Amino acid sequence: MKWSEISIHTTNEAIEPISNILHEAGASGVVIEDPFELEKEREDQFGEIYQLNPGDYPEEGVIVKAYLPVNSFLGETVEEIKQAITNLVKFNIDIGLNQVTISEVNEEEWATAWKKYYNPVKISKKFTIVPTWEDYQPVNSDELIIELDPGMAFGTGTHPTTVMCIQALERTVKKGDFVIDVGTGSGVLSIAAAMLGASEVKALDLDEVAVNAARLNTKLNKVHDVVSVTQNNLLNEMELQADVVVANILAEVILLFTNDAAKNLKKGGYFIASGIIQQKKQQVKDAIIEAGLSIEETMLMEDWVAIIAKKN
Ligand SMILES: C[S@@+](CC[C@H](N)C(=O)[O-])C[C@H]1O[C@@H](n2cnc3c(N)ncnc32)[C@H](O)[C@@H]1O
Repeated sequence: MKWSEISIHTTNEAIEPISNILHEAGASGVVIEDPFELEKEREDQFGEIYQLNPGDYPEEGVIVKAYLPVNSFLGETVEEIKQAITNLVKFNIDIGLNQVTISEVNEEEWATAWKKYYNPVKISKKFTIVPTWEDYQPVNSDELIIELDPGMAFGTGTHPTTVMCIQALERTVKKGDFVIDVGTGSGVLSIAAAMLGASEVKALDLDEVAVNAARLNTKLNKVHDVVSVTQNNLLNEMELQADVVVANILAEVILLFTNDAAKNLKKGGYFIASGIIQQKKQQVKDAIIEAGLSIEETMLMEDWVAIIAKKN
C-alpha cells in the first residue's frame, strides 16, 4: 500500500485539535515535531538519552504530520482536513502559518518514520509500552512491559483512546477471564489483557495487516498461547460469552455492534468502548443502554471519551 504524508506547520495551541481532525480523517497516527522536544529532559524518566536530529524540527511553531493511505478518497480527505483546520480560527484557535504539504512515502519509509518518534512510554499504573528496537530497563519490579512493533497497523499504544482502554482493562480484567478485543490493530489491548491474567483472549480485526501485526506482537510478548488473532468484521458470526469486550474503534463503528457486544457478554461482564469523540458520547451511551447494559464509568482524555458499561 502507498502512503501519503500530510504535514501541517502550525502552533502549539493547535496540536490537539489538528490531531483530532487527522484522526477523524482516518490517519493511523500523528507525529508532532516540536522544537521543545530537543530541550526536553528524558533521561530521568527512562534512563536513556534520545538522539533527536534538530534538522527535523521547525525553528518556530510545530509540525504535525500524519500518514494517510493513498486511495481514491485521498483528494477529498485532504480538502476536508484543510477546511476543518481553517475552521479552527472560528473557535479562536491560532493556527499559525498553516502550511499544509503533501508528499508520498512508501511502506518502508512510513515504518521507519515511526521509529524516530516512538519511545518507551509509561501509560498507566502498571504498563509501559516499549518499541521493540529500544533497550528498556524496568523502573519498578511490578511494571508490566508491552513490547510493540506497530508496523503498518494502528496501535503504538500511546494514543489517548488506547491508554484509556488499558486503564479500563486494569480495572475490569480478573485472573482467568475471557476477553474479546474488537479492532485489535497492533494487538496492544489483547496483550495487556493477557498480561493482566486473562486466560483466553480473542483478538479480531478486519484488516489483514493488523491481523499479521497483532500475531507478531503477541509472539513477541509471549502471550500467543493465550491470544488468538482472527480476521473478522466486528463481532459478526460470533456467539461467545466473554467477561470483557473491549473495542477502540470510532463511535460510528461502535454504534454498529453495541447489541452484538452485549450478546457476547456474560452476566456481570464489561464492555469497554473507546475511540469516541465528545460530540458522539451521548449517542454511544444511548445505544449501549438500549442494548441492555448500564454505564459504570465515563473516562475522558484529550477530548476523547471511553465508556465502561456492565451487563447486569
Ligand atoms: C483505532 S484502531 C485500535 C487499535 C488498537 N486496538 C488500539 O487500541 O490501539 C481500530 C482498529 O479497528 C479495526 N477495524 C475497523 N473497522 C473494523 C471492523 N469492521 N471489524 C474489525 N476491525 C475493524 C481497524 O483495522 C483498526 O486496526
